[in-house]
Amino acid sequence: MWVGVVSLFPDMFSAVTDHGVTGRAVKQGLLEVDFWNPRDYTHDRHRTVDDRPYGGGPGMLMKVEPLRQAIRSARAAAGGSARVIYLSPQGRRLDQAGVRELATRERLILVAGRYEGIDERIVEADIDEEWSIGDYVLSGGELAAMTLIDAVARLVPGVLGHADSAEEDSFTAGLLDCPHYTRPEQIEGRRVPEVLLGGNHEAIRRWRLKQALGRTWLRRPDLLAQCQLNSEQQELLAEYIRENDT
Ligand SMILES: NC(=O)c1ccc(NC2CCCC2)nc1
Repeated sequence: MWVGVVSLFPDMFSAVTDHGVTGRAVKQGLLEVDFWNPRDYTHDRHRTVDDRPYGGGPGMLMKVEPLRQAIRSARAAAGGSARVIYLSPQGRRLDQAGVRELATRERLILVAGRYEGIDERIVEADIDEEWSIGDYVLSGGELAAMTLIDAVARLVPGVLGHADSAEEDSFTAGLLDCPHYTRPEQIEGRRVPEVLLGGNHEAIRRWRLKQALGRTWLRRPDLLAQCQLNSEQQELLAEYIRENDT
């Protein structure tokens, strides 16, 4: 997967390009991230990238021309087949379904805003889709862009070797994760559930599924309402509720 990033702070992205699963994906050529900095498209002595808002008010906006040129250069490099995404609280709320949709695209260009944002006419003329990682305001779009890159990259075939973590399977898609345990067997009197210490893989699968269903029921009934539970899942959830309905 190829991602073009338009940002005034490209160095921030080392968090995804130089570390962990995504860093290895870059090394393996499964993920490529290229950068376009609007500051490189300025022509004044101070390399100005911000501008004052019409109508007054606090703060600045990103200056139009450098941003437009950076986006257009990124589009040209993508060969015209990329979706240009702007990250902002005004965008479509990102969830795993949205991540799956975005992961089907070969090429994405992510535009990270700074200051108070960008001129609306750029949103209209140069942005294809606006996305939000949540209902909160950040100082820049970079962290939102990196969040999106990480979530989408994990769905690129080969990025999540089984060694990393069990890839999302149909059993638990749409549910919260089950509890996880590792050594030691006991921490201050708290023990690992016995089923996980045995070798009965079917019992372990059922236990994990039951815990995922139960935790979703307890913490995120809204997610559960969207799940079509099969008969096994309905049975396990009923069992969990019987055992946990305080
Ligand atoms: N929730 C989000 O995805 C999000 C994205 C960008 C942002 N801030 C940027 C947007 C314009 C200037 C700073 N804040 C929040």
